[in-house]
Amino acid sequence: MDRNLVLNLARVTEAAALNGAKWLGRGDKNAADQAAVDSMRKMFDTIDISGTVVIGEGEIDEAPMLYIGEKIGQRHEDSPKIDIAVDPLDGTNAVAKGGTDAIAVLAVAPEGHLLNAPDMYMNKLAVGPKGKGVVSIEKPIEDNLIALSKALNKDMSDITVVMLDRPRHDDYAQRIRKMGARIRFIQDGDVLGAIATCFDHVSGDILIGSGGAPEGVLAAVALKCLGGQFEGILLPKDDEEKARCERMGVECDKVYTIDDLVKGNESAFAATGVSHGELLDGVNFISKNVATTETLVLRQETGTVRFIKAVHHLDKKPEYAK
Ligand SMILES: O=P(O)(O)OC[C@H]1O[C@](O)(COP(=O)(O)O)[C@@H](O)[C@@H]1O
Repeated sequence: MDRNLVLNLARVTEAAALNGAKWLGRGDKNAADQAAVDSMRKMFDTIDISGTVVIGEGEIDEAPMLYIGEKIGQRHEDSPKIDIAVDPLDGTNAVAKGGTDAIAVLAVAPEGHLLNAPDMYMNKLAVGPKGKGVVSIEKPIEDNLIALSKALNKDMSDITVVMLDRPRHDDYAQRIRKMGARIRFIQDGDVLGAIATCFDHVSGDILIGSGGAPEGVLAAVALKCLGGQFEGILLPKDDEEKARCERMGVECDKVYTIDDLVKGNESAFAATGVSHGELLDGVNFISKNVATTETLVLRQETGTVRFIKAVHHLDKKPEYAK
């Protein structure tokens, strides 16, 4: 994966964040999503790649842009062939309601290296590098918490589980409380929730629970770049979703390890904060034509972790970046 291409990814998520953020708290999640999608799509076409969207806004008949299978980028004869996973706005509800931790996010890998995850729920487990190898999605949460507290050298009462705040996680919540561990409930955005396990200054030692499978692949790329562990099991809710798994060539009961979700060692990841979060600042509109962003860029091959703070002069942006 070309190192300059990886830096260019920041431009794509920045553009999506800048435009998505205009909709903060305005109660219109579709408009927020659309703004982020349009900007991401336009910016991709300025980049020298022969890209295929493998995780995107839906099937071709559901989404006019960034649909699964869409070919994007400049697509010269010698442009690198890469697979792209996007979520132009992870946290559409959060943006609409003026909430925190929404991001514009994408991941890339050489052609054929990202799992084509269908849009359904996935049961997930993520831990950072220090907890890698001691937990398993197949083990009871109690065993995982004991193993993690040993590996991290933390008292159980200091272990923090990150989980989407959903009624379907009530059983987990009860069991975690019984063990004496803490829970950080997130309203949305389990890509950031998984990434939190890799940064000491953000609260969260393990992410568990179910969320979107596409977001699972995005999180897996980030965790692979950061040296963490991620596992996922697809959760089709009915026969229709089971049939979709079959059509897409993915298995329902299989534990997908990080290496199944992201093959090889050449993936990369970028996320720009849309609304304020613990890890990334949101877009801050400073004055009529000036806004700031913060972007996390990860490159698996070197393990480099970049936080890019940018000041944007919106009146000087070329057409493709507006
Ligand atoms: O809200 P649900 O149905 O529990 O789904 C959880 C999923 O939704 C999100 O919170 C937000 O996703 P979108 O904003 O892209 O729709 C994901 O991060 C998460 O994986």
